[in-house]
Amino acid sequence: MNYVEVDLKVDSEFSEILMAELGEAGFESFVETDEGLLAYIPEGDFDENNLNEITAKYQDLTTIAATWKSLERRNWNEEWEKSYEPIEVGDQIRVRATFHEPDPAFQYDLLIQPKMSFGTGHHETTWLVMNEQLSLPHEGLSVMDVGCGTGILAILASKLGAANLLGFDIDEWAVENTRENFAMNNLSATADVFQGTITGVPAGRIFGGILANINRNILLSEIPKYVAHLSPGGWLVTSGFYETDQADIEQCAEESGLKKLRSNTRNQWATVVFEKL
Ligand SMILES: C[S@@+](CC[C@H](N)C(=O)[O-])C[C@H]1O[C@@H](n2cnc3c(N)ncnc32)[C@H](O)[C@@H]1O
Repeated sequence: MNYVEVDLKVDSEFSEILMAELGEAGFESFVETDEGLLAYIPEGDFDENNLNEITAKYQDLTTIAATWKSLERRNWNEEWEKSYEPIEVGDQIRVRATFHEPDPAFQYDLLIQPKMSFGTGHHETTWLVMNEQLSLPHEGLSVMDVGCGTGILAILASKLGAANLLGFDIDEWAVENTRENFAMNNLSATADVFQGTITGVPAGRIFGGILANINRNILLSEIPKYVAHLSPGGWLVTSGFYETDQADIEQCAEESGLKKLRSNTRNQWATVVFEKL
């Protein structure tokens, strides 16, 4: 899949709100620059009018200049290597790239080759899910990672004691990147990755935990399918939606046989943890 890189020259105080808006519009990854923001979207999803509508909303407050170009895959690593910084989740998890030194103060050291996949820990939703994983049981469990991106959540699951991992993503680059990241982290769990959706998971394959950082609409249509693969007492962590959509997600989950355990938010993004009754 080819991506479009949009270069937004904008005052840094608007970067966060723009990332949230662009995330809703299908942009998958962001890099903050000295002059604003680089935002990445699959070429087929890029809509110039939609981008103009988003930037026009801020014209009374600030100046936003947007230019864009189709991105060749080979440019991507160089961009990341210029700007990627390690991410810390509390005082236990640190996500870094190979070009960063490890920090022994952190119990969980996750290595990510960032590339063109969502899930470096920089996004609120990835951070929120990892933070929940710290207080969920993983020991000996089979864990499914829906929309694995870089595979970061599954990698943490393995480090927390999961015995088996199944990750999948619709994006072929994400699948390739997850495989690479699984290999780099010397996982103790057995791990499989495939390109596709929940419908590709064999019927009857049951998991003790499911990680689903996707988006509102996909969750609303797929939560009942996840529940069919969850053992009684098993947990489901959902994220990828805004606080304003949380009630819809909770209603869908409850109608599918799940009980809410807890929720959290960060910069208007939400996560909700459920348990199968
Ligand atoms: C918000 S990102 C999350 C990535 C990673 N799990 C994380 O937490 O950082 C969502 C990912 O889901 C993938 N995706 C979108 N719809 C999907 C679907 N129906 N089934 C599987 N993957 C999907 C996207 O390609 C993207 O990599």
